[in-house]
Amino acid sequence: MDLKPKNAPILSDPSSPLNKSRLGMNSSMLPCSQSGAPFSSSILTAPRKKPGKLDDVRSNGWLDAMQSSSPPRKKIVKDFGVEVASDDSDIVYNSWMLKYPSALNSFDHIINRGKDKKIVIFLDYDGTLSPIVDDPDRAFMSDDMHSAVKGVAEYFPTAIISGRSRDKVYDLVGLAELYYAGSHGMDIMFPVQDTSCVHQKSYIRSTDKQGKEVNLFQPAREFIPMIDEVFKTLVEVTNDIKGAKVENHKFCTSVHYRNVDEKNWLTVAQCVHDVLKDYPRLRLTHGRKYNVLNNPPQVLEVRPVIDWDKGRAVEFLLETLGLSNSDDVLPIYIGDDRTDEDAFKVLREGNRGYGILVSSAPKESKAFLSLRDTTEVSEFLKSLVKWKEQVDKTQ
Ligand SMILES: O=P(O)(O)OC[C@H]1O[C@H](O[C@H]2O[C@H](CO)[C@@H](O)[C@H](O)[C@H]2O)[C@H](O)[C@@H](O)[C@@H]1O
Repeated sequence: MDLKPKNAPILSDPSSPLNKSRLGMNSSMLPCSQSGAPFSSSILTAPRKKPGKLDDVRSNGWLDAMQSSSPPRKKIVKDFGVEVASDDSDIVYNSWMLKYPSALNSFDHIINRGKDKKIVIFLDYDGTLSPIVDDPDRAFMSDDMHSAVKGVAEYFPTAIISGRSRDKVYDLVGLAELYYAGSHGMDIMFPVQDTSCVHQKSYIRSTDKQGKEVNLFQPAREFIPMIDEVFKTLVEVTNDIKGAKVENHKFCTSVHYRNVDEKNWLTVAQCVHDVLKDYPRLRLTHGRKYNVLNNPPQVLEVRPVIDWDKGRAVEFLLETLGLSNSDDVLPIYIGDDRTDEDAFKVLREGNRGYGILVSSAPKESKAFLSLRDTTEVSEFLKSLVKWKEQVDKTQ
């Protein structure tokens, strides 16, 4: 596996004058007001440029993407290739499930395939373990989900792979026995003793919150100063837009617009667009596209241009934990997000295990199976535990 970030920027010493100037305040650090007009800020020292034309954002399709990621509630279901009134959504959902059968209904099939193999569980966080809520800081798991995840981790190697920072997702989950990969897999932590010798040279030795020795794998490490700078700029330029929220995930950053009035979405897009113009080594991805019937979350994600995603993180963890032999191992990945599609793709293309999409609305996916919501996720995890307990008892 090529672990070197492709097109990585040269930012080895952020304190060097060269990098200081690269990282220094730049023309994009213009705050955007809700009318789209810049306003002054005393900490800005560099000359400011006028904001880019709103047409830039329109012609780039950004606004379209933001709108398509947030279609009005109870209107139409488009993603399945048909347009129907939401009253008919059950019929559409049920026919969609012919293509993506329920993982609960397929449970016997799954365990039949898994009975002679080592099952490995990969879980996304937001929308999979915790329901989507307006405030990202209040996306908690239910007690029921907490015990389901704890239970599953007792029997199967279990990893959380989230777009959030690793520390944040660890704080939300609070289970030391899991593996954690934050920032869409760009920040992976695993205990030293679990580590096979593959990729050994690329690890960084560290300690976890309990003081235990761990290895870290961070393929986008050199982007930390750049992300930090972009995060600060984005906070500044969106400061005046009511409802906008920027999160720093260390190796990537998110701009939330779910609480922004729709008439100001263009301003959000313009702000992010203007900032990113100065960072060719960063790219923008849109968060969830679907879930048209249940008030979708809305987020823009800024991340390094490197060949690394949740799919690569799954491959990495399987290899590192010595679980990459597809004849002996059955990986199960549960996620709800566009970014989880990279992991579904890896499993599908490698003909390994099951990708399970969490969605209460039809959408195209590389997953094989589906679960409707976090309640069904918890039910599925508990069924795995129950099955494993029975297997162990009879042995
Ligand atoms: O990979 P994930 O664990 O699914 O993380 C992806 C993003 O999740 C969070 O945002 C989403 O959930 C929030 C809480 O429910 C919601 O308010 C927001 O609208 C959703 O987009 C997180 O805040 C993002 O930073 C992650 O990138």
